Amino acid sequence: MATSQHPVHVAGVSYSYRSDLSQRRVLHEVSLDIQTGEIVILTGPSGSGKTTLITLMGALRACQSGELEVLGHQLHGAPQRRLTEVRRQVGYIFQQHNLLDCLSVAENVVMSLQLAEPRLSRKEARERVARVLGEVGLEEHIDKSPAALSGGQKQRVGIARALAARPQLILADEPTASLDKDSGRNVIELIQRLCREEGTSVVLVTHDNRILDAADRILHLDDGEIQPVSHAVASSASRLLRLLDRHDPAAARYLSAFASALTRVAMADAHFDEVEARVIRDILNQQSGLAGSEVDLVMELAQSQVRARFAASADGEGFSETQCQRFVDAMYAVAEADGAIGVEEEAEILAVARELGFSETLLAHRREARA
Ligand SMILES: Nc1ncnc2c1ncn2[C@@H]1O[C@H](COP(=O)(O)OP(=O)(O)OP(=O)(O)O)[C@@H](O)[C@H]1O
Repeated sequence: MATSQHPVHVAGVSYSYRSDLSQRRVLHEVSLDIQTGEIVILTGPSGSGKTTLITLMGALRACQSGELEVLGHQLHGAPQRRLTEVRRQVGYIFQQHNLLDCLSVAENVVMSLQLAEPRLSRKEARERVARVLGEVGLEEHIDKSPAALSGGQKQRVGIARALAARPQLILADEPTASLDKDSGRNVIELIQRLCREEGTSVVLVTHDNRILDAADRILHLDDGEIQPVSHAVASSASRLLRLLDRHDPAAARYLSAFASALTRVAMADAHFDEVEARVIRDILNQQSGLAGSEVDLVMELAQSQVRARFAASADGEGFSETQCQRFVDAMYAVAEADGAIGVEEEAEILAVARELGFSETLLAHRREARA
């Protein structure tokens, strides 16, 4: 029996692909809830299990263990009839559009709408489809064959098809993968706008970092397990910085030095807010000779330094006791890496710890613990 209030409730779900000779577990005890109207982006390296998870949610494969409730239906152990019912209620957007070129754009969408809502009359279906194709900006292409459309337009047909039955849940697998930057952006903004209007929940799998900001929440899957989003961001940022360092070390040095110089000046008056950041960005754009994306990188690097230095005062919360201990212990370990902790090193550790707002008692304890 379904008990969750959420459109999608996943608790302790594992999944293995089995063959006669072997069994391979690709999802490990995954748990998550998707809220009504929420747009969740699922990221993760290739082979981490994203498609497996999303196809489980879409009742396209059978749940083997754990709890999986979708739109009020428990899918673990569900009979075929219930799986079919859930499939009718979910809107799917896939990278391959699977449109039939022998039918017109409108007929492609009508066909899937009638599968989802068999009782709808042909006239009603055509009217609804014309409306939704208008919403995705394809009113002029309704009678064309999909073969005559661009990749972005085909993807719009795919979105119209997924939205026509007004599903409460949309599952999208790499919807922007085959699109150029602008078309990808348009497609994601379209999904975002239409789903906001209808209160539809969306789970969207992507490798496309350019669309991550469309998400209310980002979930990162690594080796079949949900990881904190900081793993995803950190691994992608460090990969990019390493790449820059390898391919253009001079640019990497120049941009890092710029960021460090900026941070020092910005912090000199112990104040760095949004307005100041905007002014600095404008100055960099006008005077630094850096390209727009390089300015973005310098600002990001500088702001992350500033955020770290003002961490304790920024939101009044600071760090947990355990985090403070780990910081201090790590700093001592680094100082000790060359054999002994020098006076300057210890002074720097204390200065950083105080800037970060760590208590004197904690510092004294850590020093004692090391002695
Ligand atoms: N039908 C299948 N039979 C056996 N193994 C499979 C099958 N489908 C996927 N796998 C394996 O399961 C693992 C997870 O695959 P999945 O497609 O879910 O990953 P993904 O994160 O979506 O990858 P990508 O980003 O490359 O699409 C991979 O190692 C894949 O090789």
